[in-house]
Amino acid sequence: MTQDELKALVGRAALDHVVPGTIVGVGTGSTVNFFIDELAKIKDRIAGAVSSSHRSTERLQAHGIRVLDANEVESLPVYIDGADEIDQRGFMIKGGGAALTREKIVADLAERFVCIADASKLVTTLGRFPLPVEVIPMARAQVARRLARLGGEAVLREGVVTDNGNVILDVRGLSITDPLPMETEINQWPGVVTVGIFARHRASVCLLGTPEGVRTLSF
Ligand SMILES: O=C(CO)[C@H](O)[C@H](O)COP(=O)(O)O
Repeated sequence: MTQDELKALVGRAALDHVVPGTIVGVGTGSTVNFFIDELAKIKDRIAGAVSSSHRSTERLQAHGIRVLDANEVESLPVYIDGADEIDQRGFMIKGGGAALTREKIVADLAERFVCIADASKLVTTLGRFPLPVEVIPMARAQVARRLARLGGEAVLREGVVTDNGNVILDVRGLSITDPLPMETEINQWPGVVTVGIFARHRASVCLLGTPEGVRTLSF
């Protein structure tokens, strides 16, 4: 099976986690795109979606799915999104698509985070994928120096401006053995908007696409 076929598989499987009659939290990325296309098939059975990016909003609306502003909802039963890496505890690295801040906001509204990913995303220790950090442009160099003190090499993602008007640093060389304290530390530095460690907002469940079918990991 190709990676896209695995993504399509979990995008379809995620429909089982959608609660009929409710608003669905929708992430961003190529795996989520498959989910959105599946969601369109049951659009009359949901109350709409809260989206984590302009890209996902456009795709949802193109399918005729109502997109609500996050400020209009108090909670969501479920948030469905991909990941760049996920470990055996449900901790993730996200932000490969530069949507990490809005993804964390929507995840925070949700009771459950359903991660959909192909098997290549499952890792023992987070950090092989460069850690995305969304930063206010003025603080770019300052935050990069602090990351260097943690042992990471931060590189500016060229040509990328987030939906919030900020930049992304991609950090190589970090071995994230203890995701929760690292998330907390980096996130409180001045100028950091969001770090792409999702420990506080880890997955409740992961639908992992494997050649043998969908493997469900519960955390
Ligand atoms: O965090 C994300 C976007 O900011 C995505 O969920 C992550 O990059 C995975 O993307 P894909 O499904 O395309 O592999």
